[in-house]
Amino acid sequence: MLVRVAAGIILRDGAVFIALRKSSQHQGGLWEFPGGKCELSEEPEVALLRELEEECAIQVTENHYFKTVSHDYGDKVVELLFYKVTGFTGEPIGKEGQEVRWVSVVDLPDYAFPEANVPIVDALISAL
Ligand SMILES: Nc1nc2c([nH]c(=O)n2[C@H]2C[C@H](O)[C@@H](COP(=O)(O)OP(=O)(O)OP(=O)(O)O)O2)c(=O)[nH]1
Ligand SMILES: [Mg+2]
Repeated sequence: MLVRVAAGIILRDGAVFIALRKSSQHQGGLWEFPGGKCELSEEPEVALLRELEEECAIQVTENHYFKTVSHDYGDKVVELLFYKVTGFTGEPIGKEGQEVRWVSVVDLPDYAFPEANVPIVDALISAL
């Protein structure tokens, strides 16, 4: 099962907005960059905008494609397309009741992310 996912690295003033995946979800209990699965024949960028509205209540006005990571979790293979979100309206919240936090990019290593996120966190830190 290959799942295509769009995720947003929501940035503001050197901080990034992260969310805690619920324990009932795949990779639950780990922090994530908000996002979700692309629907059938849905462009990833369209999925990104839809998911960030659904999960965080923001309207993305500026985003830049960052990197793609493919990862096999054993039970599931994901292709994650990460976008930097540098402009949005509204104030991000955990619209689905998920715990959320603004963290400095430099502090990202203090948070446990799914394995697929490791190269992304590394790249964000290296760019500081
Ligand atoms: N959103 C997101 N998903 C990630 C990240 N890293 C990572 O391995 N994943 C995996 C976990 C899931 O298998 C998949 C994303 O699925 P999801 O649960 O967010 O999908 P969704 O929002 O459409 O949720 P649902 O409708 O299935 O509940 O990608 C990440 O940083 N953000
Ligand atoms: Mg999601």
